[in-house]
Amino acid sequence: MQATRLPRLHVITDTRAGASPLSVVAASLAAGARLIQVRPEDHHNDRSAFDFAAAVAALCGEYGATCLINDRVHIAQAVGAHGVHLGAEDLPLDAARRILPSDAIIGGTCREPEAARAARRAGATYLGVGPVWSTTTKHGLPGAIGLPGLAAVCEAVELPVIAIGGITAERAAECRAAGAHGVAVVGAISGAADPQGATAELLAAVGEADPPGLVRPNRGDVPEQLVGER
Ligand SMILES: Cc1ncc(COP(=O)(O)OP(=O)(O)O)c(N)n1
Ligand SMILES: Cc1nc(C(=O)O)sc1CCOP(=O)(O)O
Ligand SMILES: [Mg+2]
Repeated sequence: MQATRLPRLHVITDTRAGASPLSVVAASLAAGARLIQVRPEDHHNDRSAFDFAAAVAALCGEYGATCLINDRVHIAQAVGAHGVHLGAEDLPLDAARRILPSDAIIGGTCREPEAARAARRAGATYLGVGPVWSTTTKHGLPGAIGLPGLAAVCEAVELPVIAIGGITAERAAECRAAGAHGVAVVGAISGAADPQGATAELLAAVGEADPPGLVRPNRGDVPEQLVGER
C-alpha cells in the first residue's frame, strides 16, 4: 500500500494569555513545519475556537501542511481539518472514527503500553505519549514517564509515537533515539524569542531535514486512505 508519512514535528498552538498563536504558526510553517495541532484552551468558547481553527487551517492550506484539531471534533469537521487529537477526557477514539471521514487522522493520548494497545484497537492513527518530561504548559498531568516510559510504548505498538511534554531540540533527538516517530511541542516554539529559528532547530533534531531514503522505515507510515487530500 502506498503510504504518506506523518510529519515528525507537531507544532501545538499556544492560546494562553500573552502568546501570539497565529504569528507563531506562520513562523513555524515558514520554517518548514508540516503539521499544526490547534489547541484552544478550554476557556475558549466554540465560536472563538472555530475562528482560530479556521485561520490556522487556511494558513496550513497555503503550505500544504496537515491541520489537526485538539479535542473538538465538530470544529475539525467544520473547518475541514485533516483530523483530531483526543485524550482520556475527550470523545472516545472509536466514536470519532465512526463520525469522521475514513481518511481522517486521529491521534490518541497514551501514557503506557496497555492504553497504547487499546488506542490502536480503537482506530488511532498515531499516539501522543507523555509527559516525557515535566512541563509548565499544562497543569494536572501525571508524573513524567521519562525516556524508558516512552520506549515502552514505542515497543508495544507499531503505530507512530509522538512524544510530548518538556520537549526541546536536544530532547527531541533523545525521543527519536528511544523509538518515537516524532515530537509535539508547545513552549519550545511559542516561548522562543525566534519561533522560526526554534522550529528549524526542532525539525533538524527530529531528522525532518533528512533527504528521502534516510528516514526510518515503516514507523510513521500512514496508510494513504488515512491521510488523504483536503
Ligand atoms: C500529540 C499530543 N499528545 C498528547 C496530547 C494531550 O492530549 P490530551 O490528553 O487530550 O490533553 P489536552 O491537550 O486536550 O489538554 C496532545 N494534545 N497532543
Ligand atoms: C498539552 C500537553 N499534553 C501533555 C501530555 O503529556 O498529555 S504535555 C502537554 C504540554 C506540552 O507542552 P510543552 O511542549 O510546552 O511542554
Ligand atoms: Mg484532550
